[in-house]
Amino acid sequence: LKCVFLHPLSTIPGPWYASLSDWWLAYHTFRFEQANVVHNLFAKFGPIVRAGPNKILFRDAQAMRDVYIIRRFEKGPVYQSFKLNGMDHAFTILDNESHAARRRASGPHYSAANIAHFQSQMHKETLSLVDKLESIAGQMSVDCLDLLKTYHAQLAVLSIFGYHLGAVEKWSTDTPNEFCQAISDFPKQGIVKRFFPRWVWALLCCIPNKRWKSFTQCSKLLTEFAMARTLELEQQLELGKEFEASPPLVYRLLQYHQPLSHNPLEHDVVITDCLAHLIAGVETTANTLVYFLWQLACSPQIQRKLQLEIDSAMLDRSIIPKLSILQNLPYLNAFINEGCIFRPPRPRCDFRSIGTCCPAGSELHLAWTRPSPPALLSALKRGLCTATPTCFPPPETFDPERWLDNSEPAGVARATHMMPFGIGTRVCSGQALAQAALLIPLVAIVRNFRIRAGESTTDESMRKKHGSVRSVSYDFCDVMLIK
Ligand code: HEM
Repeated sequence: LKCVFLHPLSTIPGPWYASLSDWWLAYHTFRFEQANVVHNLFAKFGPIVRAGPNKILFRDAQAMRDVYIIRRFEKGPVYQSFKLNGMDHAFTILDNESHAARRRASGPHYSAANIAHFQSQMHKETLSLVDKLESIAGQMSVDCLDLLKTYHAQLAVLSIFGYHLGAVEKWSTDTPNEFCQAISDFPKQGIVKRFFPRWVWALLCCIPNKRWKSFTQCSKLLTEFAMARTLELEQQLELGKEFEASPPLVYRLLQYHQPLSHNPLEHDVVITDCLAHLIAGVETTANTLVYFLWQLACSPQIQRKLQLEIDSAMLDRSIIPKLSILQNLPYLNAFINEGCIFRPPRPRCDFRSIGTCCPAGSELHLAWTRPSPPALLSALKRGLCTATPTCFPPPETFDPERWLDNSEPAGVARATHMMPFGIGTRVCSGQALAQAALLIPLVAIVRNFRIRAGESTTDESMRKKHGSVRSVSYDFCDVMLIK
């Protein structure tokens, strides 16, 4: 009764059962449907909802800026569940000061200048992908989800470890790829493992099933790979190796923490950071690009318009224009913006802890009673456009054209809703790499092929899932590419 009626947050609307326990939201998170369920709550209760005894969710672009940029509340404890091998990395560190120190080491790797250096390698990988696709174009449909996870894993491993996985090659010969599977499994394994005492988990690991074995072994596989690469690059650092273009992330981190011999613990820090970037960077980017391709397959008119723009910027179909050119193609960027707002690649709640400090309330329009209890606040990116239909008329139609009009006030207001990579100091560190890894393959595919939906892919199979682990994730997406 106290939780429902007498709690200081009880004036905030929401389902009564949510005020009793966090299990309700945890249950939906576990079923990969957190964002959808919360989206429905907004429809029922309005833009601010109490979704747990101390959890407040809101959907308002202005309030998001307030919470994530201006007040810079620290991350909520739920982030600790994403630790890797029990160790913190930039994503899981809660307090802002330690986070800033940790992020300083990897920051330069993702600067625009460094990504510009890395783009020639991305072009090479992408053109080799196009070659593979050409050999099957028009003959069979392709599960572009499987393909792009493989392609983005290859790019990420190249950028982080300077190592060529040969994963797309394997994909083209239908060879199973344990490494790419392990990238998908690692964060899920971390979550499943937490539900069991150690000895139970050790027993579960003995279950003689091939798929289960590879699931339980994924952290070992990735950690051993990261350790081997770290030691190799450490030797190269000692020999003073110079990199022609952009050194891999692991090399930069080793340089940053030098001399490592004084602090062997730093090895673990370097390995954990590299693994965190690998896991953060692959599925998010692949799923986003899959959605773009699906959207093009479903909208021939949009595809045609995009193709015309790309054809005129990429006269030779095997020479991908520089990022600086792609970033200025109006329709291409309008399409990407619309894709990111219509189906945010990472729609889940990003909880921030307000501790015992009490926000002024007016900006968030919270019915707040002082003194406030410690509470967790989160915005939801899913459905932001439905919350502000004046900026996105009509919000339920996928319409890149609206981004071509930047005039005040709607154009400017629209831009403030664009936050697929988060906002504030905890914004995605790999944002510049992710943007390049979306633009380059998208342009190369659209320039070289016409995209049609495969027979087995339907709206239902592309039904949005909210990854309780990281991002939106689809089951598969078959498309037919035609030369
Ligand atoms: C389309 C692709 C991507 C999307 C939509 C995305 C989205 C996000 C978002 C929204 C956050 C903030 C999460 C929060 O506040 O809880 C984040 C954090 C992060 N992302 Fe990404 N990301 C993408 C790709 C990448 C790539 C390619 C990398 C690196 C290779 C990366 C590395 C990270 C890291 C390390 C963090 C933690 C940052 C910190 O707290 O300092 N992401 N990402």
